[in-house]
Amino acid sequence: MSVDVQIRKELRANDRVFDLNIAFSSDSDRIVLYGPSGAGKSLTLKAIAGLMTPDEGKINLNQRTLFDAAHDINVRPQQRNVAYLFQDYALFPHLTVAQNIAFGLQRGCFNLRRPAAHPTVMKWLEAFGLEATAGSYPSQISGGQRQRVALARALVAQPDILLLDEPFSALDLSLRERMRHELSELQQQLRVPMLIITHDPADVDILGDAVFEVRDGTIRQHK
Ligand SMILES: Nc1ncnc2c1ncn2[C@@H]1O[C@H](COP(=O)(O)OP(=O)(O)OP(=O)(O)O)[C@@H](O)[C@H]1O
Repeated sequence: MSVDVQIRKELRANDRVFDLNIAFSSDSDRIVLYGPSGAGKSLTLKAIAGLMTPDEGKINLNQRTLFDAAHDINVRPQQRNVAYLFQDYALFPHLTVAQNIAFGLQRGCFNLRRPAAHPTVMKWLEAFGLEATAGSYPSQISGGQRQRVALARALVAQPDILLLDEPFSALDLSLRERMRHELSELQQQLRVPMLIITHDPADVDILGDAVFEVRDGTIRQHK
């Protein structure tokens, strides 16, 4: 995978101004943006997903231009083929595990009467060991299972890249460690490119092949 991001955005809230000025590029499949709270990591991830529009700059993914202010290009989020995993997973509470996963499929397949029987949904239920929970609702499963459901829902659409916002912050310490290794193995098996934002050094150690440090809205250093 290749990612090339060069963006600027000025954000104002009352008399506070935040200048986002991010530039990095990498051809790694395991990229980590690392930095303290308020550094500008989420804003960067949102810009890549198309959920925030920079004032200036460009974003290229696998040589495809997703955003280019100078040429008035701004591909819609739904057409970027990127999967965005929120910190709290944002599962639909009124949909079962199987329905949540099926929601990631295109063409309204989330309306399937028996989503657990859909071959693609079945494949992901199996891959994540979620078969037994297919008919359960998010409130009826564990934190680790919720994270697996969110990952399955993200991967079912075969995205070009998985964008993960603090993927383990909602988990307790021991589960966090387990899920971190699980995600690492999953990435190696599926070879799905990932970009993770985190302030946890353990995520950097386990999941970062290319690591960029974000401070005060800008990239400070990388390895
Ligand atoms: N809509 C907005 N309007 C004004 N300022 C904003 C807006 N969104 C974010 N900011 C500011 O931009 C800065 C960076 O925010 P961002 O969410 O990217 O931080 P972060 O590095 O992801 O932090 P965290 O780890 O706490 O999520 C913060 O100072 C925040 O207050």
